[in-house]
Amino acid sequence: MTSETDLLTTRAALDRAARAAHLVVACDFDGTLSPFVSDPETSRLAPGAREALDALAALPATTVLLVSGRDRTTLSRISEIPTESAATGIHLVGQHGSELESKPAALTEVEAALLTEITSRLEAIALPHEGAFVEYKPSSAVLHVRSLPRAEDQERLLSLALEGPAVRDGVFATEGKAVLELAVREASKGAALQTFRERTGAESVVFFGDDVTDEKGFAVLGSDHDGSALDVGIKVGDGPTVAGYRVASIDEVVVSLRHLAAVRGGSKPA
Ligand SMILES: O=P(O)(O)OC[C@H]1O[C@H](O[C@H]2O[C@H](CO)[C@@H](O)[C@H](O)[C@H]2O)[C@H](O)[C@@H](O)[C@@H]1O
Repeated sequence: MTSETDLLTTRAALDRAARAAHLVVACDFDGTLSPFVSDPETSRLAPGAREALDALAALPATTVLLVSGRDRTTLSRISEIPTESAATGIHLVGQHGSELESKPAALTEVEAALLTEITSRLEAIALPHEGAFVEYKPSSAVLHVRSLPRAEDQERLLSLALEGPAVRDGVFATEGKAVLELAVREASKGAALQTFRERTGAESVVFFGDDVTDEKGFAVLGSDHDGSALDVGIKVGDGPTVAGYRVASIDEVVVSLRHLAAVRGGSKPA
C-alpha cells in the first residue's frame, strides 16, 4: 500500500510537470490502466481511464501515449483506441517500445527461425498444464501461467523457461507478472520515451508503469538520467523501482491523470 503522503508527493510533482511548455504523458497498459485478467484478449481500460486520456490529449502542447508490451494492433483492439493518433491525439507504442507508428522492419531469417524455435519450446512447457498457454507477438512469444491454481506450479513453469529457451543466444527475456516473454529483438520503453521527448521538445515526461519492463522507462527520467528536472516517474503498486513516485492502484492512476489534466487545463482539480 502507498500512503497518503506518497499520493500528496506525487500530486505535487504532477503540479510542477503541468507547467511544462510541452508535456509528454505516457502510460503503460496492463496493470497500469487495465486490471489483470486471465485471458489477455479480454483486457479493457479501467473505468474513467479513456476520459482522462482524452482530456489530456485535448490540451495544447500535450502529447499522450500508451507504451505497452502488447503489439500495436492488439493494443488498439483491446484499448479501443485507433492506431492512427490523428483521430484521438493518443499515440500507441507497442512491443515494449520497439513498435512506434511505423511498422518495425520484418524479422530476418535468423530471427524468424529463432522465434519459431523458442515458441515451440514454450508451447512444450505450457502444453501439459491446463491454464498455461503461449501468447504470440510479431517478435516474441509469451508464456502465461496466471491461471495455474498453485503458485509453485507457476514458478516451476517460469523457471523451466528461464533456464531453457531464455538462455539461448539472441533471446531477450523479460519477466513480467505471471508471464515470461522471450523476444528476438531487444526493446526499451526508455528509448521510446526519449524518441517522443526529442520529437516534441518536451520539457517534462510523466510516465506511469507497474511492471519490470517499465523500469527501463523510469530509468531515462529525471535530470540525473538525461531527462529533465520536471520529469515524473510513477510506479503503480508495490515492489522495487527506480521511479521517484508511487501510487497504489489503477484507480489512483486515473485520478492522477484527471488531476494532471485539470491543473494543466487551468481548471480547479476535483
Ligand atoms: O507493458 P504492458 O502493457 O504492461 O504489457 C505487459 C504484458 O501484459 C500482458 O500480460 C499481463 O496482463 C494479462 C492480462 O491482464 C495477464 O493475464 C498477465 O498475467 C499479465 O502479465 C500481455 O499479455 C503481455 O503480452 C504483455 O507483455
